[in-house]
Amino acid sequence: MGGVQVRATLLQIEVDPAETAADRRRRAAALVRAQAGADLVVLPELWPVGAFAADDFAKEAERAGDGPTAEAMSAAARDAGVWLHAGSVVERDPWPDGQLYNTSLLFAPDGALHTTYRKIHRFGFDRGEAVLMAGGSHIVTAALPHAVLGLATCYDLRFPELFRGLLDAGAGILVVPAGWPARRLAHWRVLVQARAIENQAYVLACGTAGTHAGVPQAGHSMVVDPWGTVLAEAGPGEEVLTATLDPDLVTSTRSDFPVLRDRVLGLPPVS
Ligand SMILES: NC(=O)CCC(=O)C(=O)O
Repeated sequence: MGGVQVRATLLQIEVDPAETAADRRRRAAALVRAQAGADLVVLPELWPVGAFAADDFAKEAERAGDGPTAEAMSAAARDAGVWLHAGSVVERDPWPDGQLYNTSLLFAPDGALHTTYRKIHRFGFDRGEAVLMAGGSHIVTAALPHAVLGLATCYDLRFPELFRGLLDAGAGILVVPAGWPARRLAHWRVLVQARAIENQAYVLACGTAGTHAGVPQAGHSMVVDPWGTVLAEAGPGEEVLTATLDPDLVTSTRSDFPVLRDRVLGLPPVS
């Protein structure tokens, strides 16, 4: 990254079933290339296929390391010279007969795959992702030059204990790709802000626009600072959202208003 400040860009891409995944990959790669000069670029959850397009998950499954999305995003990150959180893909592992996972991909500015995160909490209760995919079992952080990223995906937002795990692992910027439905926009806005306030961390929450599998998407990607202030918020349509982050604000917020010091852990239950 270039300096003390982190120039972040969220690509709130439209997921339209009339566009093929291959065409959307090309479009996303061009959008990433246009962000040269940013430090960190973020794409949403399952944007090649659509987070609710469960019937297409198996067909669009790919390898995390060298599938079509990884190859396109690696080249785009390298060409733009940015850290790229490329959102998530339907990963099949082992290839070609293994389980499906909802797996996020983080690329370094030289195009190398830096780390992956398999979504831990699967959405759908007894349907869709919850039955078609396996859940991840690891908390994942990534140390970038000026900040530690903590990775989570969409429905994970509802599980504050995961974010406490990311906090305890050193994260100061929480990155949350999503495919959040419009009908629960109110939950999204409150949860994104709450995760920032309670962990005194930046939250970069990048959703999709459009309607897929009949589910209108909320859009409203958000960048929230460690005090809970919304620095930037998208509308419902496709949009490029930018914000400048100051990693020192994480440290100063935590020392000036030291609530995290007052955590009380491991209380025994009353019997
Ligand atoms: N893709 C998702 O994880 C959707 C989550 C959601 O709709 C919700 O938590 O509400």
